[in-house]
Amino acid sequence: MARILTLTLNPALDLTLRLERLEPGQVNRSLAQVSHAAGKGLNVAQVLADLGHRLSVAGFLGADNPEAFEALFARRGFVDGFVRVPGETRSNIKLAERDGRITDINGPGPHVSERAQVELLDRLDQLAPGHDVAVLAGSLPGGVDPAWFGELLRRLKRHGLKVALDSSGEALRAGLLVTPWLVKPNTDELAEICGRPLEAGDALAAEAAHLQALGIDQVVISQGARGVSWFGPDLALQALPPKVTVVSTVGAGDTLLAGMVHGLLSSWSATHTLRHATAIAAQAVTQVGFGLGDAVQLQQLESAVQVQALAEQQEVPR
Ligand SMILES: Nc1ncnc2c1ncn2[C@@H]1O[C@H](COP(=O)(O)OP(=O)(O)O)[C@@H](O)[C@H]1O
Ligand SMILES: O=P(O)(O)OC[C@H]1O[C@](O)(COP(=O)(O)O)[C@@H](O)[C@@H]1O
Repeated sequence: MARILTLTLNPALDLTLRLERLEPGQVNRSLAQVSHAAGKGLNVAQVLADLGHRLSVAGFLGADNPEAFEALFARRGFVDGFVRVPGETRSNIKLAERDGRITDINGPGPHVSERAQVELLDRLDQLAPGHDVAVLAGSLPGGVDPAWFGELLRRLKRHGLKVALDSSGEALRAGLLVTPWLVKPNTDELAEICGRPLEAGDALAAEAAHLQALGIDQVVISQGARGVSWFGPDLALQALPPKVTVVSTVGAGDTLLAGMVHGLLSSWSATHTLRHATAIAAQAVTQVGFGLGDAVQLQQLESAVQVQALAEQQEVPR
């Protein structure tokens, strides 16, 4: 069991509405709705807690609607390092149609003052020592500069934590410059950073080689139903998940990230790590929300994941 700190600078209340079919511009009636205290770092924390780790969670939380988050922290026994900021934590709307299509409408989040940012850094100086890994995941709220985000990663590294990063756009770009231990972009996020499409396998491998040349040990590239490419020191593997009935893909990336961190911290073999992480991510898409579900189903999914070696990585000219 490891001690893990996750940072969610821009958490969200995820409101998932299940619909037969979305008709834009019409009155739509939902079949069911469910609301979760969420955000990428908090989702990762919940899966890591399911996998047996001890969690601390931090970031910025709106002072006007903290109840669902505080209830989650109490229920899961998370150490709460969140700085409260004026305003409301955002709500992110997830429209889940019967055929598995998901439409996300993610809000901007409250504005975070410089003072609150200083407070979080001070708090992390107290909280971070003693943790093995920091997972930084999700977007930046208003007022938070990507350069500040880079400084945050640097500080966590200075405290001796391995840093795992899952973000997008400028925050991802700033984080990559600080060379985290592990990074988990999806193909679109990586393509945006490198400014070219990454459809072909050799383009992915070349981009991963570039990131590894910067000093990033573990590059995990998620590709939705097409699975995962994992480039580690001396390994390049591809996992293909089994076909599953998609209920909601929200949280699949967070679950995959948690699974990879868990396997690596547990010193499992590479194949076991990737197979298990891919299976729990596939299980996540079969439910609204996520988290480790039925053990028999998980075992079947794990047996059905196909893992194979990827062809030699290629150098990318820069
Ligand atoms: N339809 C699906 N069937 C099975 N597994 C899936 C499906 N969609 C996503 N996954 C799993 O979840 C992982 C993360 O999903 P992805 O959509 O790539 O991430 P993100 O949510 O970060 O964009 C994938 O790499 C895959 O292992
Ligand atoms: O911070 P962002 O990029 O807006 O993402 C937040 C959203 O991502 C999620 O964590 C889901 O992420 P994944 O589907 O990538 O696992 C939602 O719970 C949340 O609403």
